[in-house]
Amino acid sequence: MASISGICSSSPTLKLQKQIPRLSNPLGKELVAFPTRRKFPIDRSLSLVSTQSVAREIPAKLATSKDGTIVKEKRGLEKDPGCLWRRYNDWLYQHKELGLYLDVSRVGFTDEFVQQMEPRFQEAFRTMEELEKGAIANPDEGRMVGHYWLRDANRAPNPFLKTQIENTLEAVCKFADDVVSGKIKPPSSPEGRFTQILSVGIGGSALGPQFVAEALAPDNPPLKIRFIDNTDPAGIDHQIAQLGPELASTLVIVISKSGGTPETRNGLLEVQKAFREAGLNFPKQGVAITQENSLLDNTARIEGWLARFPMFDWVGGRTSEMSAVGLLPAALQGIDIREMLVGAKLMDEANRVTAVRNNPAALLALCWYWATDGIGSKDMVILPYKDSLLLFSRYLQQLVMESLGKEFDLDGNRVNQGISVYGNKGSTDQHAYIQQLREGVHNFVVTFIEVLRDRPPGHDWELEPGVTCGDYLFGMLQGTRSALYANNRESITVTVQEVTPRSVGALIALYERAVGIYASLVNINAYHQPGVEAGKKAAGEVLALQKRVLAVLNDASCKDPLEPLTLEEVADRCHAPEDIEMIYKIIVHMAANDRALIAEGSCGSPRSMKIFLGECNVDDLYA
Ligand SMILES: O=P(O)(O)OC[C@H]1O[C@H](O)[C@H](O)[C@@H](O)[C@@H]1O
Repeated sequence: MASISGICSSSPTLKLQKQIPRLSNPLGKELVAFPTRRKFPIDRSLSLVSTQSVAREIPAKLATSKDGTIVKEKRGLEKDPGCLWRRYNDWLYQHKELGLYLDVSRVGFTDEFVQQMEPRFQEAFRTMEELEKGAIANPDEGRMVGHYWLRDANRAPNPFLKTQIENTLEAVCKFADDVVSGKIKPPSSPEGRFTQILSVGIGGSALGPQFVAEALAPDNPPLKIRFIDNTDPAGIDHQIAQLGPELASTLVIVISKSGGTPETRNGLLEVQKAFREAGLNFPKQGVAITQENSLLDNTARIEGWLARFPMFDWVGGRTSEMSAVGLLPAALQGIDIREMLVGAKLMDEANRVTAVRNNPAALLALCWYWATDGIGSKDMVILPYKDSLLLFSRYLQQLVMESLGKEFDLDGNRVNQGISVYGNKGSTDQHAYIQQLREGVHNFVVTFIEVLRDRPPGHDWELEPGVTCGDYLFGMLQGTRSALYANNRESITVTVQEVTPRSVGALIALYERAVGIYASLVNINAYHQPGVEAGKKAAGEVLALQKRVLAVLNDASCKDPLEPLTLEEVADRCHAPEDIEMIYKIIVHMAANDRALIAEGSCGSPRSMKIFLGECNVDDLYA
């Protein structure tokens, strides 16, 4: 590999943004300290990586800005075209069978950095190998991590799991075929077959299916999918209203690994109410995808729903797209799910190579570590230049941030790890925030997702001599990549030939593995989500307080004469004076929905308020 420390030409110096703690040494060389881990002997000679070889031998020097803050002048990245072309060739990764390329040449990691990281990568590869053999890779929950087995059942650690995976896939394919063919049909529908899918689920039980539907659903799918992925009553009403009479030919797929997520449960209850009001028999149109014997599974079994498919405790929500969670909705839309599995399997095989430069997931993890200093100091901007990949960044937000965003590492050190992810699609985003990326705060690294095929063969035309619409998209991507790099903004480019089930499966597998490898590099558990439980618990406490408020207001409202209460009186009667602000917010929300009446004062001056209840009565509270 040609070292980029080779001096090619001088380059302009640039002020270093304050965001990365950088150390200087007596020689004035700007150094970057990467967090070292106790697991490795701290070799001081290596733990500080000189960035000289990235830019130039010109020593960085201390500078003071107008306000006196110390900033370090940082040389730019390698800019000589000849050097860059050599670097591009040296580091280009190609997966021939997938037609996938990975270009990391516009990320300025140094030879020294790659060498320094080698032991950590070798350990990460060993950890990943143990994970795939069935180790308890999620120690906080005492679970195996088995999403890779979903696309290669032979890798499952025992025959029972292998059989479960194979049987589930067969059941998904058969059910989808029977629904699409009309063999399984709704009890009362003019079409005589299912025409719509209403998916009810949230987080990993929605984001994968949403990404894949946007990416791969044909223009006229056998069943068209829509999602209820929240507990917003207006959003639920909108989806049901859009279905209209087609509710009668809608297959409702309720997805929840735990089987008890409140938003999903609320969505189910709302949909079942709509079915009752339409005189439809929900169980004949309901499918559950959940862990066996969960609340949802037992409900579906007892009520006799049309079908139930298992989720496994060794598959996390954010890595469940290759389980029934993703495969059933995709198959019902006519998407070739076996091709998705093949793409993921081929990518998994590529990611088992233990040479960093020949392992695409390791290359991504290397870039992430370099660009974010191993502490998430920069955001990950995901920019697919393809409309159908619009939801890839939302999908990666959960996969990356729920995996890496952790307070403690595996040794119990408080690290507050993570990498923030955002982005939509190019070139659209060039008309929104690329201005800031090009010139503003330098707190990101971009990943371009390039799709080479613009249109199916024979469908393209030149909208001006020699130029097609897709040429513009191509030009916008390449132009943005160059413009960002010219201003020392680093980027990664992942290239696929076209958006197909195979390439989508490969992209999903690429990022699942990169997240797992990166988590090893920063010594965290990528497979649990303790922070989410805190939010759920707090939400439960708000609802419990609301019930007490309603009871207090109901008592006061039933008195003769009516007794409007101040906020303080409500808080005292709830025995929660310290929660007066939350009580105020609860009442404001109730008043906005005609469930509490402001007798005196206004919400803008809380202390002036006197409140009593709307029509609701205490019996409803405890119904
Ligand atoms: O699939 P469920 O059990 O309903 O969970 C849905 C989501 O809930 C939480 O937010 C978890 O952090 C996610 O990982 C999960 O995907």
